[in-house]
Amino acid sequence: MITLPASIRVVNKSELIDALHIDNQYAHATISLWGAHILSYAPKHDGRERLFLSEKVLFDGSKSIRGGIPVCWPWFGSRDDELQAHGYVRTQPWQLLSATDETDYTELMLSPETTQGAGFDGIAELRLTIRIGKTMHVSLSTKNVGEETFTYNAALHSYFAVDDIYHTELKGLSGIYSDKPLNWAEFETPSPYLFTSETDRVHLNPVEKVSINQSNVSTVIQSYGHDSLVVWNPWSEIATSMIDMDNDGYQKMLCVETAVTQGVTVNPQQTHTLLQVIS
Ligand SMILES: O=P(O)(O)OC[C@H]1O[C@@H](O)[C@H](O)[C@@H](O)[C@@H]1O
Repeated sequence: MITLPASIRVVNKSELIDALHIDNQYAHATISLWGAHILSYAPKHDGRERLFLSEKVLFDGSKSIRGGIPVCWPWFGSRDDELQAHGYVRTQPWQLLSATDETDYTELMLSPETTQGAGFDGIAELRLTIRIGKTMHVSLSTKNVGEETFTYNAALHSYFAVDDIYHTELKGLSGIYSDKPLNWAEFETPSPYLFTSETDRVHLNPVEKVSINQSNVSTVIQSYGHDSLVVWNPWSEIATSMIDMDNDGYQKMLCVETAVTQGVTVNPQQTHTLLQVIS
């Protein structure tokens, strides 16, 4: 591994693969090299953990980590029975390419073992750049290093921690969403946006700023390079059926995902970047 700066130490979150713990002037964060998966982020100015991690999370490599920020690429959602949902880079070891302490943040850059896989013909270079500071920047860039144009989908599938989903409001979304549980029927975004049952929606109006508001605190999510925002909570019945989620876990999380679901076309030598900023 490359030489690590003073703020980073290697920790063993599991026997499978190492994780990196960042402790700098501004924040604590933990990133697993399995999927370049951010497990935790808490800025020091308020000490509040922004991300949810399931109490029954599996670190055995049998599946993607439940919670944190899964990196979905080169497709979003299910393709067919043969191909795993949300693509294949979230279940791969990633390599740390660089890590530096800068004035306002610690920056890490990671790349997956391979970008090639069944279901995607493009020749791509994929980089996840993470800046841990007073805010967290998570940037996924896809460069076409082949000779043919390709189209891909992706998401930064962030699980945000909430105290109580029954007292949580999502602000900032508007326009039409497409509802997965109702066979992708389209509806107008509710206002106020509250949670009382399974929620699995692709919002097609790609606003830049939304916030998760609870009684006294709010988590702000800014998105760039996306065409949709996906809002997901499995609710009770689905949570109970998941092997890596405790039955009440759904009460403590809300996924707000900066996503490309409609396909972005990348020409040779071009780069497309998906960015989520959390504060
Ligand atoms: O269990 P997975 O593969 O991590 O997916 C979790 C959820 O991810 C969301 O993005 C999808 O909209 C849901 O339909 C899906 O259930």
